[in-house]
Amino acid sequence: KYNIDLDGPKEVHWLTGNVRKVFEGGLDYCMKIAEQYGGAVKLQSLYGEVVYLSDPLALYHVIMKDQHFFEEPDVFIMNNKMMFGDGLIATIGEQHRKQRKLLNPVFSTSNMRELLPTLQSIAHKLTSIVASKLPDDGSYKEIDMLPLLSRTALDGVCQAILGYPSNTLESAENDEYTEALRKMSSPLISKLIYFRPIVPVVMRNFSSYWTTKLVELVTMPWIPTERMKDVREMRRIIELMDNGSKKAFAEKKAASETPATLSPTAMQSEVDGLYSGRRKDMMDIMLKANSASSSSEQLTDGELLGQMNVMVFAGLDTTTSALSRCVYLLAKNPLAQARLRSEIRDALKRLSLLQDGSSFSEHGSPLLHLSYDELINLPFLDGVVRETLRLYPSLPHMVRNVLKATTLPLQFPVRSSSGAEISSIAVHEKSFVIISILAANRNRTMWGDDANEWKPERWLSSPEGTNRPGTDVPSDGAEVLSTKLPAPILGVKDGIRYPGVYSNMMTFLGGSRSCIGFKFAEMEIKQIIAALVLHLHFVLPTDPDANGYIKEIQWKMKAFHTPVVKPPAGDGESPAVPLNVRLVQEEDFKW
Ligand code: HEM
Repeated sequence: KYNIDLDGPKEVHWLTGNVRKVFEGGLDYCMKIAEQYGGAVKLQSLYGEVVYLSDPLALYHVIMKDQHFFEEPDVFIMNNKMMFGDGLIATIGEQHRKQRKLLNPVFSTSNMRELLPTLQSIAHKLTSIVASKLPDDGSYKEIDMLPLLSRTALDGVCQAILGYPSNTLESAENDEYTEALRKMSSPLISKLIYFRPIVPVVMRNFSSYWTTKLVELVTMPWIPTERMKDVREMRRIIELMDNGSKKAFAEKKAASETPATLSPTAMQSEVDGLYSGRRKDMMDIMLKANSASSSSEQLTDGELLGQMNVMVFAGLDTTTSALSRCVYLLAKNPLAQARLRSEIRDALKRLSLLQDGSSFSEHGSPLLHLSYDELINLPFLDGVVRETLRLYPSLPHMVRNVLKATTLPLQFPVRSSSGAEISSIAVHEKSFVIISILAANRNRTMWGDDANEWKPERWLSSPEGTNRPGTDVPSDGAEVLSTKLPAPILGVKDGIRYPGVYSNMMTFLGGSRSCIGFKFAEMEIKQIIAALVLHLHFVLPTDPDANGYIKEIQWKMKAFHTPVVKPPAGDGESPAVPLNVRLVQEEDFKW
């Protein structure tokens, strides 16, 4: 038994153990565990033993080879089912496999190409909105980028995935459906932590009629506590989301069954592509794929509806987090920002999309005309995005329940508390493992001694093509560990790599439950960052406030990363990314 005892025995609470600190102690605590004790660390929790895992071979077994022994916790699946219906994050086993089989091709590169124009116009809208707030004389203005980026991500999922005409970037008030989608966020869900374990018990033991009755009873306004207020709010949001999704789905389905006749003007606009009112979205592609499948492979309307809710939820906070971290890091690293800007401008010139200057023309930004392949293959932009996603994965941890006792082999041996070196670790039935995406992505043995530093250029130095897009392994993952790769590919050590779908890192996980939207996320982040950086210059706040304090952004990591302004300039609680922004000048291209 190799229990950890990081800061003395008092760290291990007699009842709750020390696992809570993983979710509350922040990034440094998690890295300290992994760096001090290695890729498999036993922790204690209220539910018994939990193994904190970042070893590549052990993770390969958990998410691929022995994945049938390691399932999403029941609490996660059942709560998702209650909130979103039968979408991907609420199903397991055969139902999940069937859904992935239909949906994997929907997220193909060729479909991404079709969705890019929608993201291009959203990126353009965001840039125009920020630019319109800035002084004409080229001076800086402080802007909190977080709400803008969050609205951008919401418009991205609503318009490109659901085909729903949200316009949260421009309108001051959202309609009910969009507002419900925005509020169905991870912070609200984490407020309900004490209720979550009850959900599987109720759902398994009561019919849906009695479950509804029970929910009605416990969410009655006569229970006045603060916690019940959160439950009532969640119920209200679920109902709004459900009604909105059903309506949007019914309209989509009707439209897909009756092909619309386009007027000559609308047809011209379809041809023009970029400004067409009716672009293709992921739901169109999904519905088409479903009706083209054999009846045994088809998903029910309930399952398709569930996918709508799940895609928004899974794609919203994750993308907002990645976008805001990227903009913050570029503001903090002016040379990287200038290098990125100059790469984008050079590419636009090379492709004859830009004659001179970099500002908007009345036809919009030249970036509206960059193709998917040109965007995805910009090397430094690729480095900036990969490096940000490596160092700051939006979801730092995932939990799995051990369904059957087994032994996990380790690539890198660890020491037991008796001091003996061990190269495998037994996990017990009904225990849990925590997949540390964070520690895996920062493992010095795999990524080098500078693994904890943000260095976009590290992605440029590998042999030509080896770290480029397209070399990402397919989401259903072949035997990645047995595919020996030549050194020095980033994230590969002695032919061993992490079993992730994206550049040997674990940010989007790997195996059959890997992130299905990773290509969409990559495209969206690249398009938005490129548009912002080409036209706007960002720096960290420098001016003292009325009390003489300069704002300093601090990233808190619990289950997610949250940027706040550190006291005394801020309250240290409210999410914000205040940056000084101005229109780009010629000197901002020099690096
Ligand atoms: C930077 C952005 C993103 C990150 C870091 C991310 C990360 C992840 C991770 C780690 C998982 C595994 C979750 C688990 O095992 O429980 C996951 C699953 C998933 N992601 Fe993403 N994601 C991102 C963006 C998106 C987007 C934009 C979409 C939708 C278009 C999406 C859709 C999904 C879905 C549906 C699943 C569940 C897959 C399944 O269980 O089969 N994600 N994501």
